[in-house]
Amino acid sequence: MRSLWRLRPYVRPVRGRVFLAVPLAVVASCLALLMPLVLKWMVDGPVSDGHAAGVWLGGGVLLLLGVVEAGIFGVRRWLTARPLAAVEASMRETLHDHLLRLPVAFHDRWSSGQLVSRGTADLGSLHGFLAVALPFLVVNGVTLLVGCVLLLAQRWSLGLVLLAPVLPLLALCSFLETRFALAARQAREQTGELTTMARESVLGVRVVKSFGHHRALTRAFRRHALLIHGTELAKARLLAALSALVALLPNASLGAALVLGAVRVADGELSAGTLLAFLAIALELRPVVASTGSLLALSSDAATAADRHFEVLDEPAPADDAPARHRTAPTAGTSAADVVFEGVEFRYPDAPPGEPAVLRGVSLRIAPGETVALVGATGSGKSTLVALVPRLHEPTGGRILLDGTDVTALTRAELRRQVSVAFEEPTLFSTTVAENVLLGAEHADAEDLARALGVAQADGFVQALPDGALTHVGEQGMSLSGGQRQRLALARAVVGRPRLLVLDDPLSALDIHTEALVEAALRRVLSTTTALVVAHRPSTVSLADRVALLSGGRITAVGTHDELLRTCAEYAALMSAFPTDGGGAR
Ligand SMILES: Nc1ncnc2c1ncn2[C@@H]1O[C@H](COP(=O)(O)OP(=O)(O)OP(=O)(O)O)[C@@H](O)[C@H]1O
Repeated sequence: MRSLWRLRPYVRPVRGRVFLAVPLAVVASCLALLMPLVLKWMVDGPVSDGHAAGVWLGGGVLLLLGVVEAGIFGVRRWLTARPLAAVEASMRETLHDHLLRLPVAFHDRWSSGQLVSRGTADLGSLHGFLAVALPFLVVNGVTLLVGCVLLLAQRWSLGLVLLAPVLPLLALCSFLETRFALAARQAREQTGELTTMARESVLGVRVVKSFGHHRALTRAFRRHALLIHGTELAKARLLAALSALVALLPNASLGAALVLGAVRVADGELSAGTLLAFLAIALELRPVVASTGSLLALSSDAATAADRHFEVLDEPAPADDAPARHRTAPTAGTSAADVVFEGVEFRYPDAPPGEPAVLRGVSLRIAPGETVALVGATGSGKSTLVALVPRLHEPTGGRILLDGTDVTALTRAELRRQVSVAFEEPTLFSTTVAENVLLGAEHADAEDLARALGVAQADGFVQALPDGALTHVGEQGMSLSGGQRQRLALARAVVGRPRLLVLDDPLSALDIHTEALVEAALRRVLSTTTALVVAHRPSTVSLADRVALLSGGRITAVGTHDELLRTCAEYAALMSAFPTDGGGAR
């Protein structure tokens, strides 16, 4: 209930229409309760007196009441449909925006399926709650109250017999609701896991097919689907028990009240019209009571969805644009940056206790305009170190200075204008080549795009695409080769003329010929900017002025490629795996 109560800010902008719709629905529902009273008037009046005109009049009133009731329900739906769709859209937008602002560490921890299901099925359930469950719980509540008053007004003793099961019914419903809420939560978590499995299967379809892994995946998927099936059955059983109770107890009390009423009519203590009205009101209330059970189940489901929604929204996102304490960094493109790593330490939040930190005091200075290659054994922490520069993770010790300013003191927007990154795994979005590249710079134009594509040696293949740079690259850029994707990611990194370029093994997917062309173009870019380049191969190292060796969480050697080859056995061993290309460091 607390989580559902927290939906208020989303509903506030449309509360006028929503609040108007509820009393309208109450009026419509109460109009239906008037019908038995008209019936009573007809039976005790025109029918028993044999007045045909009165019967026709009564029939006309009944018809009018029915039409007005239906009309009001139509207006209610029209009033709420659009604003509630807007509420769902705004919740989805808030969630999406928050997910993108949450730190990478959060996304490392959460599976994508759990997040996707929160943005889809959970929000659908919350929409259902706001559109149906919430208004009709109010409507049903008022209708039941009015109905009870009318029942008691017909004959209070019969009314009391009919209402006798209310308290035990409430207690049983509350007991079942608690169990239903647990099952609803479990079903949603399991659906989230199933979404992750489906997503992984679809995205990894090439691996699945080439390794003939589909049978094992299908089995795992079926097992999981059966798990959800079991949980849904448990939910259905609870709902069935709830529905049975809601049907059985009121029916039993209605039967008792009817027998009592019939005896009273036979004794002449009660008019037939009153008994008929009593029966009609009770029958009118029956679906209201029955639907209240389903509405409560819907609400319980929605409460679970709201819990899950706020679970993500409550994760603290770093403040986006806190005012900078210092603002010494010049604007992008004006000069190369001076970068200093000062005793930088980093431990992943989910690292097992006792395991040493990945980075344990990295100190390194990269002078303005200098290119430093970061070399180290696999798993030594190279990608981790370069991810700290654009603040994808925050150091757990030490600091990184950009022109003497701690990067944490710069606004993120400012930092992103100064620093550009190309990751080893090039991520492309399902949009055009141009949009993929230009997302690397806010104000870049067609000229910048052409220059960046040229630097990355991507202009040739981009021109050959059906619509050139306006060609859509498909989901994750899967319509392109690995090398093509990597070149577009490189173009994205250089398009904004960053003052610091961070390249995480940017040439790994290129053939030797393209690598040589990209290197030649990169050399021109690197001569005007500061760069930190993760390198595995001598050919990439050859782009750098100096090489830094990362080992045991620290920089253990710095020098030119040739110097380190002579003086550092670990470096020589790392490089010996590759044939020398005669490039050497510049
Ligand atoms: N999200 C994460 N959570 C926990 N540990 C991680 C995470 N990412 C990486 N690690 C661990 O941190 C260590 C360094 O990983 P990193 O990717 O930085 O190495 P690397 O030097 O770039 O490796 P490679 O050369 O193979 O790309 C590894 O032991 C890895 O298992």
